Amino acid sequence: MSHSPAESPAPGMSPAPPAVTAEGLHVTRGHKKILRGLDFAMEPGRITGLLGPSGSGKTTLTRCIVGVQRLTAGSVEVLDRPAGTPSLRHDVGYVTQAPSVYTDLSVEANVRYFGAMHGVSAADTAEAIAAVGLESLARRKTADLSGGEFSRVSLACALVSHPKLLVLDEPTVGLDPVLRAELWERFAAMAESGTTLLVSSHVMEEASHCSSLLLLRDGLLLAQLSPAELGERGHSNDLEQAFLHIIQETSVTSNRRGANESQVAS
Ligand SMILES: Nc1ncnc2c1ncn2[C@@H]1O[C@H](COP(=O)(O)OP(=O)(O)OP(=O)(O)O)[C@@H](O)[C@H]1O
Repeated sequence: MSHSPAESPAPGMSPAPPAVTAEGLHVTRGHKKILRGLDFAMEPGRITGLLGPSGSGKTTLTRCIVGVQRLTAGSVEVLDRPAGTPSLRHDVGYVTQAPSVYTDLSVEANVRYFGAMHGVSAADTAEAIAAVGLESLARRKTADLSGGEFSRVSLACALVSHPKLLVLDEPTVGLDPVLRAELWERFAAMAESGTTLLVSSHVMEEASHCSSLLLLRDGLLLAQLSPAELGERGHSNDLEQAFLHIIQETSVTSNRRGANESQVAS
């Protein structure tokens, strides 16, 4: 099944509404301010990369989008409804960092089980297993799979319901370069057929596969830009270097602002 792909609107037509919109999003857990006033919109039918160092708030933001995180302030709209609205359950797929599948069941039984919650057919189950390249292992118990195979079962369980929005938290961690490349090809094909994807990663080289990037640091959104814009703004074709440059640039700006504020205060 495919959704309508995101295309440029015909002349006179208004552009498609964003798949996800966050406004003034704050999240505090315990005494820690984890997300600090995020504003952004995600274009439908595109891959948005969520990039930032460990601890920057990526998982917390993905949790807000799938509707399992209490917001301290602000709002998150997903497919025109507040995040977490029950009717979004069939439209949003979420793959967490730790694969959540039943280890005593086969690959096929796991995917069939998750598919049954959405009323999908046996053909959909087979298609999702094929999409992650596990056809030859469909009858194997997931406990007997390698780490990379195991995490692909989790992905198949999310794909089986053909979600309109797929949120993937660090899906390529622990995968070898060949598998990683295959997965990015799969994500691109899904976006081409209209699925909106949010893929979090702390590997900057993966940024080049995305249409748009959300750069997060210490719970702040440093920028939302394309990979080409990141290279330009960060003065490097190496996206990791470019990101580091933007981090340094924003640290200098906020230090200057802090110094000016303390001068005014004194
Ligand atoms: N329940 C909690 N109480 C207090 N702090 C928390 C809680 N959960 C997460 N944090 C902190 O919030 C920050 C952001 O965590 P989060 O898991 O969102 O980051 P991340 O960017 O996904 O990190 P990683 O790449 O390492 O998975 C971290 O400093 C983390 O220690």
